[in-house]
Parts: sequence; structure tokens; C-alpha cells
Amino acid sequence: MGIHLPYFTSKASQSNESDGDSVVLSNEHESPVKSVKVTSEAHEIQRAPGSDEEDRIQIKPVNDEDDTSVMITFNQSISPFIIILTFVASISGFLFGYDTGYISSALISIGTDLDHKVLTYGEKEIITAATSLGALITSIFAGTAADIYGRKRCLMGSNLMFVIGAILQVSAHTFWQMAVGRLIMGFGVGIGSLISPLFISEIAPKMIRGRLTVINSLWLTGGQLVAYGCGAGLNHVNNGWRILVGLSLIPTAVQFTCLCFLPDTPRYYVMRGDLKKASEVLRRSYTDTSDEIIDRKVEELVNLNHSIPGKNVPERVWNTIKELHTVPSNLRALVIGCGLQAIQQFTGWNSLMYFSGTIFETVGFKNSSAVSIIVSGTNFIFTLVAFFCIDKIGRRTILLIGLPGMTMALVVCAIAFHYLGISFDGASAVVATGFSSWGIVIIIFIIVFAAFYALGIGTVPWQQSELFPQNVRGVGTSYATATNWAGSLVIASTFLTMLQKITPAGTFAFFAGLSCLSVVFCYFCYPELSGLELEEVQTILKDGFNIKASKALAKKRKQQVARVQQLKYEPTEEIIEDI
Ligand SMILES: O[C@H]1[C@H](O)[C@@H](O)[C@H](O)[C@@H](O)[C@H]1O
Repeated sequence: MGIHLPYFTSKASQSNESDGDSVVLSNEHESPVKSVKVTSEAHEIQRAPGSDEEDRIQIKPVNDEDDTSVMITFNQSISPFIIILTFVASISGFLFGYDTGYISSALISIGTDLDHKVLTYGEKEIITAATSLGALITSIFAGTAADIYGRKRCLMGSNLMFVIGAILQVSAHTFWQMAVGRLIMGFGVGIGSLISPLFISEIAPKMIRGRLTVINSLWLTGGQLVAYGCGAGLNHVNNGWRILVGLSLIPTAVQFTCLCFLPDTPRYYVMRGDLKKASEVLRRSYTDTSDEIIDRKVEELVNLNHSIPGKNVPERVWNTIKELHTVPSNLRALVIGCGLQAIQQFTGWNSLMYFSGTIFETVGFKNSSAVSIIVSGTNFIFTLVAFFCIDKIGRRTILLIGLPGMTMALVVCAIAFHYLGISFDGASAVVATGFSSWGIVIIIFIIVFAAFYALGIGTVPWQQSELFPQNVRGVGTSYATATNWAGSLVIASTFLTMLQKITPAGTFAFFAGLSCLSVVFCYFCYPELSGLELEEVQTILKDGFNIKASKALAKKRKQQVARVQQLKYEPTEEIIEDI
């Protein structure tokens, strides 16, 4: 017997997003208020034969913004307004990528431009790590600042820091001015790395929210690729590195200018009590939606806004932090969120991002920047692959493919470095054997490493928001983002020293060891979250990591999605009469 879908006529639209992967059935031509959300229980419901309720789909109660947003987001084509907002916000992703990416080539081409001498490895590390340090500092506060001053203003503040940081660097003739410039630029990067995905998730329709998060990662890796491309192009230009830094001012200026004309997110306006503005933005975002639905949405946002008690902002922040640590499912979410971000950084990818120019030069390549382009291009392409796989194959599965692949590639690199025989002479490395086939092996396996990294651990941790319920999401993701930057900082400030102290072979073997341990962590602690409702994620994490149960549930959800997809072609007149 076919399933009768109340309010369902001709078309089922399906959402399979990272933030819950719920299935939404909607009527293209009816008012959205009549739409229903199909849940797992919908298919498990016990029905009395012959009952009126037979085969009716249960409508799940709404208790989370992502669920409530179903009320107004399905049935909507994406409006140009949402596209513009997403585009403008993700410029921060691009800047994150560009600013962390250009340093690799800049370190090579700076030569003796600072203090009239070649930079030592220690100085290179400080210049590189300054951005990560700046980003770490601001990412800790950015979540709270966004609640107080607004997402838009925070992004504009980050633009200001990008400008100050870039000007200081472009005009730098001393090592310290360069380092301070990088630090201030890092302040901007930290804010952008947290706010941009947050902004996007708050304005995006539910059905494309998960994918839009990966799009931010695509901009990020794209920004790194562009930085490498420009770096290679400017390699032999006198003071080319200054132009490279100066170019970052273009996207910053574009973002700042656009933000002057754009609003903040509806959620922020609700937090500020400006309900008129909130509904205005919603109306512009969902042009097909009736005023009644917009009002209901605003009402829902108001209710959610009161979910954490507290008379003022500091009290509410404190209560949120308490809730994050004392509720077991939140704590597990925190372990996973921070754990994945730590793995992303401590398996060493960014040492390649920041120092690949130096590494490839060490191995004996003349145009090392060009080789770096291939590495960051691989990162970009495989982020695109992740975009298509993340919901279909599942986050856990791609992680458990990616991490062992990375381990294998790192082991091969360690062996190759061992046979290459590098010794260090002051600030530069000397290859005992000259350029040899071991150098080629290293480059090939660094590319393999990049592919496995981007497919899994490079992308999945940024899906962090799905781990946390709405009330602790801001602070939870702030912790996770800060972990990311702390890891980045440690890697940026120790990598070259590690190369010198424990040799490149030892360094890569060390990363391989951590990568291997990460497989164990993910195997035992990271449940499969694809296709799960947000509340289901909380249920899964309630009394353990429940890997088995999550896998079974994810499988079931996939089957249900497939069934609903089939229904797309099965609406009958009988169903239409039901409405
Ligand atoms: O997800 C991103 C991406 O993988 C970048 O390539 C990397 O440089 C960042 O640190 C990371 O957060």
C-alpha cells in the first residue's frame, strides 16, 4: 500500500544535509505551512488496519532551529539574496585560504628583504605562526562577539584587521614589522574562520545548509590554490612577495563594501530584539513565503533565543559554557569536535601548506612554488570530491578511508626522506645525494597525502555545527575552531625546528604515528552522522559514542530517503484528494 502523505501532491523535495539530513516533503504549489517533515518515526509508526490514521506520516515536534526552519525553507528556490549573502560571507573563507597560503611562496621570495639578511628557520616559523596565533586568540572570543556585536560587524572588523595587517607587511623592512603584520592579519583570519560558516548556516535554507558549509571549505582551499598560483607567478619578480600580500586587499575591500549594503542574519536581529529587521531579512530571503510563516519563524527564533537562562550576556555565556560541559551528550560532542580539529592539524597538513616551498626546495626542486600549486590543487579538487561524497558515502566512512591513506603516504615519505639523506647547515638544508628519484617519491606521496587529507579530515571537522544542539552551538564551535588554530600554531612554530632536530624522516614518521592513532580515535569515537536528525545526534551521544547504533540508524535513514525519492514518482489522485 502506498503511503498517503497529507499535504503532499506532486513533488517531494529532499534534503540530505549535513546538519540533519532530514527528508522534507513539500508541495510546490501549496502554501508551505501545509508541508510536513518525514521522520524516522514516520515509517515506524504502528498503524491500526483500517484506521483513518493508517499510513499517515507523523509530524515531528519542532525543538531546534534547524527543524523549525523547515517551516519556511522547503519549497523555496534559493533566492538571489541568499546567494549574494553566501558569496559575500565566504570571501572570509577565501581570505582564510589566501592568507595562510601565500606565506609558503613569500618565505622563499623574501630573500634578504627583511633586515638585509636571510631569514633563519626560527624567524620563518615566527612569521608563519603569528597568523595562527592571532587566529587562535580571536577565534576564542569570536562566537561571543558575534552574539554581542553581530555577525556582520565582526566580519567588517575582520576586514579592518586584514587591511592593517596587509599594510604593515607590504611596507615591512624588518622581521618584527612583518611578524606583527601577520599577527594582526591572523586576528582577521580567526574571526572569519568562525563567523563565515556561522553566517552562512544562519541564512541558508536547511536543504542546502550542509553543502554550503563544504562550499566555504572550497573557497578556503581555492584561496590557498590562488595564493600558490600568484606566488609562483611572482616568484622572480623583485619584491613580488609584497605584491602577493597586497593582493589580499582586493577581496577584503570587496567584502567590506558589500557588507555595508547587506543586513545581518535574522537570528542576530532576534537576539537584539529587533524583530522587525529579522522578518525583513527573512522576507527578502524567502520571497515565496507568506507573511504568516515569516511571523511564525520569527516567533520560533524568539523562543530559541530564550533557551539558555541568564539576565545578561556574560551570565548567559557562563551558563552556556556550563551546559556544554555538564550535559554528557554535549561533552561528547565537544570531544569529537575538538578531537577532529586537533587531528586535522596535528597530522601535519599545514606544515605542507606553510612550508611546502621550503620542503620542495630542500628536496632539490628549482621551481618549488610550482610544485606547491599541484599540492594545493589536489587539496582543492579532493575537497570537491568530499563535497559530493560527504552525505552519500558518509562522514565516518570518508574519514576511515582518508586517515589510513594519509598514514600510508606519510610512512612512504618518511622512508624516502631517510634515503634522501638531508643534513642541515645553519638555515639551509643540504641534500646528501643531490636530487634523486627519492625526491620524486616524496613529491608523489605528498600529493597522495593531500588527496586523502582533503577527502576526509580536511573537510569533515568543519561540519562541527551538527554535533552541537542550538543552545551551545556557538560556544561549542568556538572551542573546536580554537583547537584548530592552536594545532595550526603548534605545527607552524615547530615544523622547521622538527626537521632540523629529528630530521625530515623523523618528522614525517611522527606525523604518521599521530595519523595512525587518529584512525583509532575515529574508529571508536566518531559515529556516522550522515542522514541523522540533529536530535538524533544528541540521542546517539547520550550514553556513549554508540558507533554501531549510529551506523544502523544512518543506514536506515538512507533507505528511507531512497523510499521517499521513489514516492516522487508515485503521487496518486487518491493522495491529492487527501489534501
Ligand atoms: O580545512 C582546512 C583546509 O584543509 C586547509 O587546507 C587547511 O590549511 C586548514 O588548516 C584547514 O582548516
